[in-house]
Amino acid sequence: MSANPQRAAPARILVVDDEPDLCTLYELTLLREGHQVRTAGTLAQARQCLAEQDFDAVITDMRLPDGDGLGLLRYLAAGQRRERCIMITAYGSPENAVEALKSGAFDYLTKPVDLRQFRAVVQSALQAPEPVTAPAPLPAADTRPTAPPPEEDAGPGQAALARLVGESAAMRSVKRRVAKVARSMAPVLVHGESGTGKELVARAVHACSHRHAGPFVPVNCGAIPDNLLEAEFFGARKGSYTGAVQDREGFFQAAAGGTLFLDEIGDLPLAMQAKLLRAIQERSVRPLGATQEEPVDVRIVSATHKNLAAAVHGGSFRQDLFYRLNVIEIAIPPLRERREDIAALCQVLLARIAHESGVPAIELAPEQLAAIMRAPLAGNVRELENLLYRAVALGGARDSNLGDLAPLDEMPRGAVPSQPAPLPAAVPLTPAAPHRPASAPGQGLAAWLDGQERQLLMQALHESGLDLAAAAQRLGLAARPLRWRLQRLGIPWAEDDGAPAPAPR
Ligand SMILES: Nc1ncnc2c1ncn2[C@@H]1O[C@H](COP(=O)(O)OP(=O)(O)OP(=O)(O)O)[C@@H](O)[C@H]1O
Repeated sequence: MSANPQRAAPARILVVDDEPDLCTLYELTLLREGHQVRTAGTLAQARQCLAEQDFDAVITDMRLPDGDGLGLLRYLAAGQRRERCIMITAYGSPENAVEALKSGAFDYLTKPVDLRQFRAVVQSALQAPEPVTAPAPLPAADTRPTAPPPEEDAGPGQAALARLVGESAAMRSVKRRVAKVARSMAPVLVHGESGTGKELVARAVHACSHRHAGPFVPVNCGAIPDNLLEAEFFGARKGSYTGAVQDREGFFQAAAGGTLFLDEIGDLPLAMQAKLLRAIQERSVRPLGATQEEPVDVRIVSATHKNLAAAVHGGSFRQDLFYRLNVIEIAIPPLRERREDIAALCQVLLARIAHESGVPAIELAPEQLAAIMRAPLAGNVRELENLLYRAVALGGARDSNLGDLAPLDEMPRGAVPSQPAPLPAAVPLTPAAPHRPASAPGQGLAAWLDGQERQLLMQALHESGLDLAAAAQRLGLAARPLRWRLQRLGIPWAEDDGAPAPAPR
């Protein structure tokens, strides 16, 4: 293996272990990689080394004669040191690994240490970039304007944080947490009601992390049939099931070097939970039909709108998996608890909608914003987004006026149907996308408005003999915005040549 190709200078690494043989093994492995290594046999010696010089990484055993590795983590944190720490824990002690990650370790390794994994984890720690700076807490009376629009020049992490619109204390705290937890390999569980922006937060964790150049693979755990779960997650060998005509990779392989985002993790059946736990613990998976396990290198971020602790209590979610996934929790508060973010969200969402729909820039009149502020918005940012789409679609988008927002105030809330109108049967269907942001039942106004738009679109399509261009003309739209609206509503549309429409995201 070539020595440390990612770095110009050799890295300085401190190895802390009281077993001389292991210390030598780690030292030789690192020297062979081209690094500079110092060793220490006790916590006191480690502190002495750290007092004498800076290191790029510290690799420490959990159990030391005069303390434990957690003490070293605390020492590094108290000194605001930049060294990334890798903890080596005893086999069969998941609580030590979780404790180390919670206490700020970059990653952990389990004894007996696999040297290939050892090298990979060290290299990953050495590649980790300098932390992304998150917004500082605002004083209570500060009413500074919201963050500027994302600029990719600022780096992917800053850009992803800027995409998380909202300067309320709650959102600023979410963004700070994202920037902080992104720095390690610790599994993150994002918790929040539907439509609060869990996927956006997961993407920001990935973008702020040292793995940002790797893939981000989102998976909706609730949308995959039970019998396909194992092949979808771990891959499958040719012939392992009917229709497996060639080897195919699973989500774990697709996310190698990046982040696997397990959305709606609470919907994963118990049998699959056990397999996922094993994959996380062993850091390897066995594709369906394969005889050998293969190592995987992914960071897991999961999300749920459910109370997983209650699901554990009720027996529908494994406690050990919950423990493994919930090392770091990021809770996103519902929009009703941060209404001060609504104006900025409207501004950004309307700009996005105008751009995507090809209409001129749109501004909200003060009374329209006031009407939105009064809405319950139980479906959170997604409901707000749908509401603005409806307003643009049904209102006077062309003259930059959202006149049709008025019914928002007039509509009797209890009378709002929660389910969109059903799809007519004659639509040409393509297979359902595995992960699409369709409006969930029970989202009130937004779902009702979705239903209205769906009916209008379907009616135009039927009256035009399912000719997309003719339907678009009927609706006063170009074909592209119509196709896009069909996607947004999750209405699958097969083009004439049979090519499925791209999966809506
Ligand atoms: N803070 C925010 N700033 C800008 N857009 C946001 C924000 N929060 C959510 N959104 C937008 O709202 C929509 C829903 O967000 P997202 O899909 O991340 O929510 P979610 O919590 O994962 O939803 P679900 O639980 O239904 O999967 C997306 O279009 C997203 O871009």
